[in-house]
Amino acid sequence: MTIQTHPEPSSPGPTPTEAPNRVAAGLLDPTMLLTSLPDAARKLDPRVMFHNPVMFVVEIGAVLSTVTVLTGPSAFAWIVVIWLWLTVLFANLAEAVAEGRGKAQAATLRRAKTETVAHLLDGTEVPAPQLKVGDRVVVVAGQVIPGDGDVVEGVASVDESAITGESAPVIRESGGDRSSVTGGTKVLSDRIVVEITAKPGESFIDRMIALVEGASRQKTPNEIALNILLASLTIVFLAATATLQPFAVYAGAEQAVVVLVALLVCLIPTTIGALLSAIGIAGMDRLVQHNVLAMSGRAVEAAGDVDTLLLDKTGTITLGNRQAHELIPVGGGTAESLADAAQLSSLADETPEGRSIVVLTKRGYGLRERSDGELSRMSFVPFTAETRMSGVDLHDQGGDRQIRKGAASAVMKWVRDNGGHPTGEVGQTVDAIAASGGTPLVVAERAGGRARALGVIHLKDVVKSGMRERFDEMRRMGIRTVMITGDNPLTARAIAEEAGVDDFLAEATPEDKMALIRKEQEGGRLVAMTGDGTNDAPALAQADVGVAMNSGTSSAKEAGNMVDLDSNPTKLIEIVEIGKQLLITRGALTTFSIANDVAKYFAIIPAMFGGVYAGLDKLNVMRLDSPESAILSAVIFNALIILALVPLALRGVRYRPSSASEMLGRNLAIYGLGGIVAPFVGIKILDLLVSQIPGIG
Ligand SMILES: Nc1ncnc2c1ncn2[C@@H]1O[C@H](COP(=O)(O)OP(=O)(O)OP(=O)(O)O)[C@@H](O)[C@H]1O
Ligand SMILES: [K+]
Ligand SMILES: [Mg+2]
Repeated sequence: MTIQTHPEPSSPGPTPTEAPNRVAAGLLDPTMLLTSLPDAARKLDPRVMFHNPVMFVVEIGAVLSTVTVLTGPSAFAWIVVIWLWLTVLFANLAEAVAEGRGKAQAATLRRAKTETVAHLLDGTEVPAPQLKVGDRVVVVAGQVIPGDGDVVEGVASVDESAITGESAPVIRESGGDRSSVTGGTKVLSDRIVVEITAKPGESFIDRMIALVEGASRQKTPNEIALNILLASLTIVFLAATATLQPFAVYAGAEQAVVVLVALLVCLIPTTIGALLSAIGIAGMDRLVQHNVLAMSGRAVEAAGDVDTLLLDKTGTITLGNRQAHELIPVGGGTAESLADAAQLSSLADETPEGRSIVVLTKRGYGLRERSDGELSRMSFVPFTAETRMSGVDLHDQGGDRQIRKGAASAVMKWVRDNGGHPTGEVGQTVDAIAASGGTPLVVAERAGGRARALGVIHLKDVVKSGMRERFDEMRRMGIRTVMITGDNPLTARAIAEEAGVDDFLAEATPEDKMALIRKEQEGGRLVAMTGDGTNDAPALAQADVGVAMNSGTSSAKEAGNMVDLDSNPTKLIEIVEIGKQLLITRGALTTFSIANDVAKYFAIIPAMFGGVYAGLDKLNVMRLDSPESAILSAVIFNALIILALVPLALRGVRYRPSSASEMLGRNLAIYGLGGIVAPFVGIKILDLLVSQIPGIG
């Protein structure tokens, strides 16, 4: 077999841009703006605009103003109307540009959806789109996997570059936590049997396409809350503007409809209203560029507030390729008889651990293959995370014989329950292996009435490189890391220390993992979990952020709300950063938007009423040229600021690890103060230009 070891994505740094599903983050290049224009124009449809209350009000205002300007045209009114429409268009453009980047990625993904022929296990051939859930297909070296599924037989190296952009092949194998395969990826070596788990049209690539295109994007709870706030503000200003007219009439300063609309548009939070959806799309997009697919925006937001991260040990913190390394007999038995028992108990064990035991006993002890006749007299006990044992029952001439292997505590209990009395030698051997970070599997047999331990198998696993640094970084971000494992406490401690996690939970059953998450959540903490195994699925579903490794089982990927295509557990650092960045960006631009509107008040109110109430002229701090020029400058500024902030909305406000209060303080200072000052400067400059237009003033 020509299989390489699983490539380790150790560098979290910037991902290569040539990867198919990562489009260069080229922010707001002019061609992007131009190509997004048709989409932006299509979004002017009121049925679409309706979903964005703030901009919908602007659109209604623009329609109203257009109608009035047609009846009584003036240069001033025309320019206001044009800029009102531009305001709506710029908002749509922001969203269209954000979506455009996803569309480019979707186009690349569609190319991975090549039409393939599936070779069913029974020898028949069907086109891939006709595969049903539960079908078993054979895929050999050089063939494209016809659909999503789990490997149920064999092991192969697979080229997943079509979805991950990563050219190094990965191992996919039956039994273990690396069993799932994605349709559209290519088998490079060997032969596997895949059981199809996804209906055609609902495959992983289909879902990825829908995701990056934004088709399945729904507003997140935070976004909905913010939208309600913005809509309320809009209603308040709408009422204020509407009641202004009777007073104005009374004071002898009746206002034209365009002027009232201009006032309203300047006062309502158009900046954030225009950029809100682009900010959300860009957040999801940034995750895709890090090869993470978030199934919901809610998960991305939750990631920004995560307090505790749970990671499973095998395959997440370690390479996950636990290999039998040594056999240590106990109680005076021979290595050969231990090897024989170990092999018998592993013949039907499809886990990587089980297979490695068969390999070691064959190579190291020259044990022969078993004949079909022998096999027919055996009934195998598969490994489960609950029993933490596997084994075989032999129905032989000389009476029944049972062999079990598994976690020391589980097997020792089995020995005792069956009348055996394990000696201290077993415990010492187990502890010595565990203290070195290895996983001890005790092998025991029951022949006749009494059970006894035969020896211990030493399984070795390796901690992935760079783990300690990454956990240190998480600590600086205020995130506590906890390793959870089904392994024994000694092994767990050794690995936890080597990897540098804050805490660990050993001998955890799937229920324990879930209970731990519940406990953390009850304390008000947001919990993220990364895992790959079927036994991780309940916990992945319970976690606020459940990141499944793409290499993991289908059930793990179904349960989580994110999938990491690189299967790199420390990816959570980037995920948290992107989540935080999303929350900060939204907060910063909301602050900026509202502060901004306050300042515009000073431009427009004196312009409207300076003539009748001389006292109001004191508000005219900007000394603008004329009322018309003041109103125009405010409207133009209001529209241009949207365009100016699109790159920031797409790129996100820079995130540096720091406390929440520090961050809040800094943002208030920059975006609050900036939001107040910017319009004064901007409107003044625009006023100098606008006042040069003939017919204004
Ligand atoms: N094929 C197997 N046969 C018998 N016992 C096994 C087998 N594989 C693992 N074990 C034992 O069962 C224990 C629990 O396995 P489980 O897969 O639940 O957890 P784990 O892989 O050790 O840790 P993690 O939760 O990080 O995946 C292992 O620590 C090991 O002692
Ligand atoms: K505004
Ligand atoms: Mg496991």
